[in-house]
Amino acid sequence: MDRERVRTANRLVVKVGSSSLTTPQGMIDGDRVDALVDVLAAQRNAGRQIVLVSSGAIAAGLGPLGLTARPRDLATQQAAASVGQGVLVARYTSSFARYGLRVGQVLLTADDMMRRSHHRNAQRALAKLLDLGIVPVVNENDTVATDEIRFGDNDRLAALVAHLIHADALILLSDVDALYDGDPRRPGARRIPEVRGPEDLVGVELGKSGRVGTGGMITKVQAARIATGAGVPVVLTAAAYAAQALSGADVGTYFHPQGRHPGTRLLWLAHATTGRGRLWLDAGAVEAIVTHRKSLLPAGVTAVEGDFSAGDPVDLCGPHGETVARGLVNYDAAEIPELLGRSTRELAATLGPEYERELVHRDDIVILEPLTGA
Ligand SMILES: Nc1ncnc2c1ncn2[C@@H]1O[C@H](COP(=O)(O)OP(=O)(O)O)[C@@H](O)[C@H]1O
Ligand SMILES: N[C@@H](CCC(=O)OP(=O)(O)O)C(=O)O
Repeated sequence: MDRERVRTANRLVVKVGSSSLTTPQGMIDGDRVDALVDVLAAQRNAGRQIVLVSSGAIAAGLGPLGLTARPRDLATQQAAASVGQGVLVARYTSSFARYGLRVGQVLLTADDMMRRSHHRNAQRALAKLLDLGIVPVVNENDTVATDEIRFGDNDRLAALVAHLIHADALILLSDVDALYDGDPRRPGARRIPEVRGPEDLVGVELGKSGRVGTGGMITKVQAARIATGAGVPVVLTAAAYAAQALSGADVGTYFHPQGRHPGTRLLWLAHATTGRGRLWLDAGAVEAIVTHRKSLLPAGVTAVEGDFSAGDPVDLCGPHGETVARGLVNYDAAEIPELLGRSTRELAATLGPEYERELVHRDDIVILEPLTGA
């Protein structure tokens, strides 16, 4: 049975969203924290390794700052996260201490996941904490993250952490008990017990968050895609069903692992980066890179957008603007316009042999598939 992989998982990443930790007013709810810790501590004391990815810093900062709702502007969010993260981790520290367990705070930025040297560093720190029997409590470093460089949601961060530490399973805990085929507040919405691939998501409405959460279902399904694509099974359910989910019971939605293990670099490229610019491809170039997995040559590019440097990630989009892939570009944005539409041979003959290189090498291209099937 498939859930067996969750039941027997030794190393788990458990992600809990703001909505599962807060009161209806958006403040941290100590009882809900304790209830979650009751479950996780029992698992830890039974010998399983748990990394907790917890949202809630901004929510926990609302009360101390005299705010009644999640602030819209970045600076106030940063301030709330700065105050709230301390409150949150203090709460976890005392809650896990009831079971004789210690926690270690780990704050990550998107850059930590993107740059090889940084992610090795994060990997080492997390592995050491686990070896020492500590429960790492991970969050995005919201206080220093700007809009351009932040994940913004912890769902995808949790999936990348699961990949980073070679977790055996990822559990996403939310305020909704499963993925539904439409808004779960709508009468008649049906639970989706399992997802084998994007084809099972055709027609499913992935809505926004109800209250204090940020990602809604879209980022959870994206997270499941990242993790399962890296071979890690995922259960999405409510925090109230955490114990059942961890024991392999049929609760929530189970996302089957795909069994593919893409290299870390391409996984980061697809999911931990955002394009610093865009290259517009003609139909032939789209076919060459998507169907035939070829490198992208200047001849198939019709336009360039953005201000990027060689080595940056850029989005590759088709003739109608649809993003089909992401790649690490070999030229600065300013160099590209004079190359467009020209063959590499012609470029080498007129501009010099260094212009014979591809715009994006095929080893540096990752195809981005639509989330909910064709
Ligand atoms: N198809 C769907 N199935 C389940 N929940 C959905 C769906 N579409 C939208 N939602 C909403 O997504 C919310 C969970 O997302 P979010 O609030 O971001 O959670 P969290 O804070 O746990 O990350 C649920 O409360 C639910 O109302
Ligand atoms: N890093 C943010 C969490 C972002 C967020 O709200 O995520 P989630 O509740 O998981 O949708 C915080 O700690 O407030």
